[in-house]
Formats: sequence, C-alpha cells, structure tokens
Amino acid sequence: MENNIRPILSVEGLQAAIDGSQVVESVSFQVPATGITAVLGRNGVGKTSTLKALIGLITRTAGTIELDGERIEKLPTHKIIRRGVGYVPEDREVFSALSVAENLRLAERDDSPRRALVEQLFPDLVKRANQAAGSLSGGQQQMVSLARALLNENKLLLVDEPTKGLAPKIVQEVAEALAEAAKTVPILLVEQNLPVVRQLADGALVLSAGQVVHRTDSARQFLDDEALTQRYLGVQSEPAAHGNGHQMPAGGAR
Ligand SMILES: Nc1ncnc2c1ncn2[C@@H]1O[C@H](COP(=O)(O)OP(=O)(O)OP(=O)(O)O)[C@@H](O)[C@H]1O
Repeated sequence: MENNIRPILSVEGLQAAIDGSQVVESVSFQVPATGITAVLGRNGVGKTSTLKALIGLITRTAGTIELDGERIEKLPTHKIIRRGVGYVPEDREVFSALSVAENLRLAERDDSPRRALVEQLFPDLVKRANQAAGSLSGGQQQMVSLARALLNENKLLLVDEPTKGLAPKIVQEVAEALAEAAKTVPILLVEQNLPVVRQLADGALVLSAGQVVHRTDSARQFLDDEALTQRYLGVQSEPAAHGNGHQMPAGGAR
C-alpha cells in the first residue's frame, strides 16, 4: 500500500498469541492516513486477533507498531487508546441497562467531545437518547458503538465486522455511517460483507493463516480478480451489489 503521505499506522513483523498459541504469525502492513483499509480473509485467519494485537488486547510476542510516527508496541492498551486509537469491537458491546445518552457520555475521553458530529451522523440516537441501549435493534446498537468511538478525536479507528448479523437495509445504514465517519478519521475495517467492502474500502490487506498474503491500494481491483478472491476468500469475484450480499464462507485456512 504505497502512499505519498506518511501512513498513520505501520506494522512490521507483528506476532501475537492467545493462551500461548500463535494466532498472528508475522503481519506487516501500512494504513494510509485517509480512507478505509479493509482487512479481508476467511473465517479464523486472524483478522480480529490482528486488531486486538494492535491495541494490546492479546499478547504481542514480536514486531513493531508505529502510530503516526511513534512506536507503540510496548505500550499498554489504555495508553494506546489515549494516543488516539478508537476500537469498535465485534458484537457491538453496549451497556444494556444504560440509556443511549449514558452510553455515549461514558465514552467521552476528550475535553471537548465531538457531540455535534455524532448528533449529525446519528440523528436517530438523539431521538432515542433516553432509551435503554439493550432495547435497541442490532443496527442501532452498532450506531451507538460507532458513535462512542467517534466522540473522541482519534488518529485511527479499528472497526471489527460492523455489519455482522444485520438485515440488508440496516447494513446499508451502517455502511453509510462508516463512509461519513471515514471523512473524519482513517479506518481499519474488518468486514466480511464483500459488497460493503466494495462500497467503502480504498485499500485492502488479505490475511491467510495469520499472515498477510496480499496487499492492494484498490480493494475493488482485488474483488474483481477471480483468481485472487477464489484463492484467498473462497468466493467468486464479487459484482457490485447492494445489501447483505455475498458473505465469505466458513472454513478458514487454519
Ligand atoms: N480466546 C481464544 N482462545 C483460543 N484461540 C482463539 C481465541 N480467539 C481466537 N482464537 C483462534 O485464533 C485464530 C484467529 O481467530 P480470529 O478471531 O482472529 O480470526 P478471524 O479472521 O477474525 O475470524 P472470523 O472471520 O471468524 O471472525 C482462530 O484459529 C481462532 O480459533
């Protein structure tokens, strides 16, 4: 992923383990300072683990990570988050018993949280400020999850499978919110919904068995390449489409 401006994130030889078992083998990639970079690959190849390793949620055993020119691989999670990495985990964790407004307030880290931006991006959440987050639909909970990350000024957002399990119409809403969010912050996005990847992603990196096996500045070009998508994702190349289209099949390379 060559880019003239300095990448916001540079990862070199990253390895990480869960309970002593290596799940990220030796991953190297860069994330440009603008736009959306997709992390692709079959189930179980280490996409989520790679995101978690970046912020120290699983044990990093080797490699360097540079955020905006500064090394962060030795820092604990809370310090990395404070340096400006927002994390939106898979399965959209919200505090179920708390209201939408309370969920958002708890996420505010900066002195001047970007409430206006969040209200503009997610008008529905403004209407539902007093509703318990646990009673929101999956899509609405995803919006809360994204909004929590966007309240703070971040250098990079890590977003893990934001459209997973959502109905097609809601997938589109989440995709549109992500596209808007990406105008304010670069995003490293794990996403299995290939039409969404086509719609949103600029570049992409493809993982297999805990390693980066392909990098491209054009996710669309990759998706158009039948040989590559077949080899690395196990699917035919993905035509432009809408909604909850082709998901990558289960059964990874591991
Ligand atoms: N808590 C855990 N304990 C043991 N092994 C784990 C744990 N979490 C993940 N793994 C293993 O690590 C490997 C990578 O998993 P990871 O969730 O990073 O893959 P993924 O590419 O995100 O998969 P998916 O697309 O299915 O979400 C898998 O073999 C998985 O079984």
